[in-house]
Amino acid sequence: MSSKDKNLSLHSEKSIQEIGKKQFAIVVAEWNEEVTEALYKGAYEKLTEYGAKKENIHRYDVPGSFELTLAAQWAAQKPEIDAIICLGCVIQGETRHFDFICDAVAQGITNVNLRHNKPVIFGVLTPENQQQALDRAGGKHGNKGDEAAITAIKMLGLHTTILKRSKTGIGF
Ligand SMILES: Nc1c(NC[C@H](O)[C@H](O)[C@H](O)CO)[nH]c(=O)[nH]c1=O
Ligand SMILES: CC(=O)[C@@H](O)COP(=O)(O)O
Repeated sequence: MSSKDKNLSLHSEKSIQEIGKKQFAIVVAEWNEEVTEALYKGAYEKLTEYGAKKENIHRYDVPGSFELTLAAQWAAQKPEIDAIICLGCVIQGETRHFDFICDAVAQGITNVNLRHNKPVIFGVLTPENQQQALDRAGGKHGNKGDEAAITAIKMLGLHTTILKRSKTGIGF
């Protein structure tokens, strides 16, 4: 299903739990700034809408999406950070550079999730052109930043549920 069939800003309430005490890092790529700033606005507003405190949302800027991974790792190493949201926009150009960046960032962010055992969200648009990016950064297909924030909230809720069940012995 593509974003044109499922609006990025629409979601269920499943796994959403209290996040008033949770701390979030949002790492934002400067490349395609008009798009990534819109993604950040969506993510920030969604986190605060669901109860995150403004003082618990920490923004870090990186030159491009390729650098999202290392900055996410630096943030994940901080014990007080509960979840990291990575926001970027990699627009296809004339060469295969697009493919290498997208693959590196997707794999890199996956690795940080697993290495640090905390949610590190892939909020990176990989469109063919600027219009596709704008459509997914608050346009007709919603906002990838909204989706990334909700995903972080849901994964924190799921982690809490799993930990509770393991303590109570209630089977999965
Ligand atoms: N072309 C895009 C880039 N390129 C820059 C890389 O992300 C990286 O900063 C550079 O290769 C140095 O390591 N980055 C984006 O985020 N979006 C693009 O469209
Ligand atoms: C994703 C990129 O780095 C790309 O936008 C750069 O464009 P090009 O492949 O034409 O050099």
